[in-house]
Amino acid sequence: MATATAVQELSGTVTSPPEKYLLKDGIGGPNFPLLAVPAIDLSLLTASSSPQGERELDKLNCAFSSCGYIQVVNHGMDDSFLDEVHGVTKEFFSLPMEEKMKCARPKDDMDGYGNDTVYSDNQTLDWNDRLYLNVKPDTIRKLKVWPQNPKNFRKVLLKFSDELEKMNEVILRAMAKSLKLKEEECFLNQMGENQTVLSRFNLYPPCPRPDAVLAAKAHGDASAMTYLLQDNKVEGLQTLMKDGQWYRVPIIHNAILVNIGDQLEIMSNGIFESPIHRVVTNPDKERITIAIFFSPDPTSEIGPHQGLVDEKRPKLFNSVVDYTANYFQSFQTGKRPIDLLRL
Ligand SMILES: O=C(O)CCC(=O)C(=O)O
Ligand SMILES: [Fe+2]
Repeated sequence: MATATAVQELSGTVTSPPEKYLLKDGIGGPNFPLLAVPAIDLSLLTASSSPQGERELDKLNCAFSSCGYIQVVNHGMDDSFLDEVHGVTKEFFSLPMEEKMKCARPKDDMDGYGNDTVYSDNQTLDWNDRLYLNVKPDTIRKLKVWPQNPKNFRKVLLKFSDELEKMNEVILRAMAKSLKLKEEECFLNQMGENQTVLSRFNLYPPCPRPDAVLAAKAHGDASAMTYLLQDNKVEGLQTLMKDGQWYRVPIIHNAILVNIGDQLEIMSNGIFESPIHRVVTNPDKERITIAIFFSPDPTSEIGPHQGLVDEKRPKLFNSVVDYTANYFQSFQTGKRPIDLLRL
């Protein structure tokens, strides 16, 4: 296994990306339509016994079962805090390479600063540098990859992930409620005692070949649920819908984009599908995003909730323990691990 050169360095120096970044068939397009992603008011979900709350639940159910995304608005995080989240991320990637390398991902690990692990010679690389940090369990201190700079990095990340953890609880309950399940806590319970919370800070530098290079190749997330703070100015995320067409995912200023991950597709017995998505490159603008992934306790077994299995909808997936364990190797070689669990 090897690692690739920092894309940030390539971006400033090459006029044409190295061969291993180029997709033979290009990315398709160029005219991708915009997807309509419903905006959900978080404050209404917490008051869901009101008629307005009921409507919001229906909207959430409809959005997750049709496209797999919602945009959470009125979430209680103010603009100045979200600017800080963007700010520390930008500051981290702007540090000299030598400083960033103090947080470098160990070769056989995922936590830390770096980019694609190279598993094979014919793997196409993503035009993206990233910093992965496990928020829970807190392995950061042990691995010494926690950035010392910028100084307020840790504080900002912990506050952001706490806010999203609370948001995720509200949304998991709302999802169960919207499905008329008796047990409102059923998805939350499947997350187990010690869910994992993983953060991913993404830098997508400008790329001279947006027609042939992807910033992140097509994938479904391994998480149960993913929360993304998009760049407020530069679009890039695209999603594949059932009509076989790629759609652009719109930006709503400081909304949190939420998508279903593979493990919630399993728990919901396929009612909520984990959307396939990718990130395209931009010829002259840099893009920065921050993703937080929530996954079940790796020691607990997850599977389709009983209340969602009946004669009309038989069980679609086998149960599984530690779904994320083999995800990355499958991802880099273009396979979907969820497909191995289908009955
Ligand atoms: O940065 C984005 O727009 C999406 C990132 C993503 O899909 C991921 O980190 O799994
Ligand atoms: Fe993703």
